[in-house]
Amino acid sequence: MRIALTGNPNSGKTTMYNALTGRNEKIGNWAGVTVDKKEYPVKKDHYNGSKELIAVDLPGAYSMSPFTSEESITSGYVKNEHPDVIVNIVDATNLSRSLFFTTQLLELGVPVVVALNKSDINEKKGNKIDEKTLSEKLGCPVIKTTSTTDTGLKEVIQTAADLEGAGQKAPYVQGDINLHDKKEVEAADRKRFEFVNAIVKQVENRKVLTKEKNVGDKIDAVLTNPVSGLIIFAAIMFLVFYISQSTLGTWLADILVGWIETFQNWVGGLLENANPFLYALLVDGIIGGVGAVVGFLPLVMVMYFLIALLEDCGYMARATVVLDPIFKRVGLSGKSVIPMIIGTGCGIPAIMACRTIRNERERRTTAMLATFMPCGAKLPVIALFTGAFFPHSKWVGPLMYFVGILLILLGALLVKAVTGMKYRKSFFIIELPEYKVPSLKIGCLSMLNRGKAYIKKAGTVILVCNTVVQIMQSFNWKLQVVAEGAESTSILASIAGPFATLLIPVVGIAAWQLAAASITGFIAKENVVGTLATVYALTNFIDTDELALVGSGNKVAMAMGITKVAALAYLMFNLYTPPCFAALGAMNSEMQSGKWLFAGICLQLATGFTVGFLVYQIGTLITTGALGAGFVGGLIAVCIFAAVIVYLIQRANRAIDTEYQLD
Ligand SMILES: Nc1nc2c(ncn2[C@@H]2O[C@H](COP(=O)(O)OP(=O)(O)OP(=O)(O)O)[C@@H](O)[C@H]2O)c(=O)[nH]1
Ligand SMILES: [Mg+2]
Repeated sequence: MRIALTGNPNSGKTTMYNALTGRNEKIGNWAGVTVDKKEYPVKKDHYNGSKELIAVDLPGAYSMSPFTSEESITSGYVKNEHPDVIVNIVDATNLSRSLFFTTQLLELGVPVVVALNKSDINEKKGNKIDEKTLSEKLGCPVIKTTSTTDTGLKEVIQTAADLEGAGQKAPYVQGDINLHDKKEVEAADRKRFEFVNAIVKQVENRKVLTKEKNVGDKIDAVLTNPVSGLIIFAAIMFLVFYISQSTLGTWLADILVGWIETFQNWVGGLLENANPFLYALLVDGIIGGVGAVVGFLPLVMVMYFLIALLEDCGYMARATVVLDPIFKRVGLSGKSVIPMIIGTGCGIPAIMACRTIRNERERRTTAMLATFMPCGAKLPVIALFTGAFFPHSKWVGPLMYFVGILLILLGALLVKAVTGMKYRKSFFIIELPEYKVPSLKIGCLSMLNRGKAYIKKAGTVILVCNTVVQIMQSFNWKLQVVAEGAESTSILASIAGPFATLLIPVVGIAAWQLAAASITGFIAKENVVGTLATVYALTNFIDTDELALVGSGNKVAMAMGITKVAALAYLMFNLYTPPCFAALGAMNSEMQSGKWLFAGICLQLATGFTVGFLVYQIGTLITTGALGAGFVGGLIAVCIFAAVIVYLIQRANRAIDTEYQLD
C-alpha cells in the first residue's frame, strides 16, 4: 500500500521520508525544497507487519488549489492517484496555518493520519498542543513526532497501515462553490480559517516568548537589510569559496592526490614492459585523466558541506530576501535566487527548482540563466586554472561566482527586453524559517551524497570520455599510432582543429587541445580537467609537496602555452557557455518550449564567447598595450550577436506598440 506524505512546505516531509525509507533525498530549511514526487519502500525497522508499504514524498503545499506546478503535483497526486493512506505532516510550531490544508485533505475520502512534527521545538519553547482533543475535533488519529530523531515514526506507520480501507468523516465540508469566482473562493477560505482557528484555540497553549523572538528579529533586520545584508552575503560566499578552494579543501585534496599518484606509479611499474599504447591508455588516459578529476573531489565535498550548513541554519532563506529587490529590477523574482543558490551545487536540481516560480516567463528565464552560476562540476575547472595561472590569488574563484550572478542579472534584463514584458510586477513571499544550530549530520549527508555522485560520474561518463579522448589522440585517421611530435595529425586534433580556430579570439592561439577540452566539457564539465590532463599528459594537477593546487614549477601553465589573461578568458568561456547535456535536458523539460530552449542555448553560447573575448582582448590590451590575436573575427561575431539582440528588442517594442494601438 502507498502512504503519501503531504503537508505544508518545510514541515519535515522529506526528513520523515528519508528516516522511513533510508533514502537521502535533499532536505533544506526553507519552503520549496522538494519539487518532485519520490517513492520508496518503508524500512522494516519502522514497521513489522506483513504489508508492503511504499512511502511517497511530495512537494509541500499550502492548499489543495495549486498555485505553482510543484503544488499541483501534490494535489494531483492525492486527488487522482488514490494513495491508500495520507500522512499529513503538520508543523506543530505553526498549527493554524497547517490545519487549513489538513481539513482539505480530510475531505478527499482517503484516510488521514496527522503527524504533529517538530514537537521537539514546541517542547523547548514550552508550547503545548492537546493532541487528544485535536484528534477528536479532526476525526483522525494525531501523533506527535520528531522526524529528525525518528520519534513517533513507528506509531505513525503502524496507524497508517491499520487505516487502509477505513472510512473517515470530514470535520469540515466546503459546500459547492464556483472555483472560478474569486470572491466566492475567498469567502469559502475565510470560513475554513475560522473553523480551523476555533480548533486551534481549544487545543493549543502557546507560551509567548517575546525576548527570544526579538533576538531572531534583530538578526533578521541586519541579515535582510539591503546594504548590510548584501555585504554579509558577499562575505559569507567568499568565505565558503576560500575554505573549500584555498584552505581545508586543498589540504584534503593534497592528501588524496598523493594516494592517486602512488596508485598510478604502482600500475605504471606493473605495465613497464607492456605495449606503449596500453600504457598510455591505462596510466595516462584512464588513471591520469580520471584521477585528475577525482583529485578535486575534496574541494567539491567541502563546499557542499558548508552550503548545507548555511541552508540548514536558515541563512539561505534570508539571502533570497536580500537579493529579491535586485532580482525584481531585472524582471525576475526572489524565488529565482533559490535556483541560483542550488546551482552552486548542480545545475539540474537548480533548473528543476524553477518549478516553484509561478510566472511562466520568469520561470523560463530563470531556467535559462541559472546555470551561469558555477556548479560543483565547474569547481575543478576553476581550481585548476586558478592554481596553474594565479596560484596566490584569493579572488579568481569567488570572482567566477560573482560574474555568474552578474550574468544572470544581465541575461534577465535582455530576456525582459526581448520578450517585451515590461509592465509586469511580481510579488515574492517567502516564509523565513526559524534559525537553528546547523546539523552536522545533514551537512555530512549532503557532502557524502555529492561525493558519491561525483565518484560515480568519474567512474562512468568521465572514464568513458577520457578513454575515447586517449584513443582518438593516439591514432590518426589511417588508424596508425601517432608518432611523437606529430600529435596534431591525430583524429582528436583534426576534429577539434576547426573549433580551435573559433577559439582564437578568446585564447590568442589555435590550440586543438583547448578546443577538445571545451567540447568534452559539454558532455560533463569535469571533462575539461580530464581532457586537459590527457592531451597535455599532465596527470598531477595538485602538488603534494607544496600543499597548493598545481605547484611552483607550473608545468600546466607552461604546457598550455597561453598567457594569464588568456587562461582567465578560456576559463570564463568554459564556465558561461552552455552547461552539460544533462542540464540542457533538464532545461528542455522545465521550459516546455523548443523556442525557449533554442534561445537559451544561443544566449549561453553567445555569452560565453563574448565574455571570453572581452576578457582576453581588454586584458591583453592592458597588459601588453596591443590587442590580442583574432580581434577582428571576434568583434564581428560579437557585433552579430548584438545585432540579433537589437533586432529582437525592436521587434518586441513594435509588438507592444501595436498592442497599445489595438487597445
Ligand atoms: N527540530 C526539528 N526539525 C525538523 C524536524 N523535521 C524536519 N526538521 C527540519 O525542518 C527543515 C525542513 O525539512 P524538510 O524535510 O526539507 O521539509 P519538507 O516538508 O520536505 O519541505 P519541502 O520539501 O520544502 O516542502 C529541515 O531543516 C529539517 O532538519 C523535526 O521533527 N524537528
Ligand atoms: Mg521535501
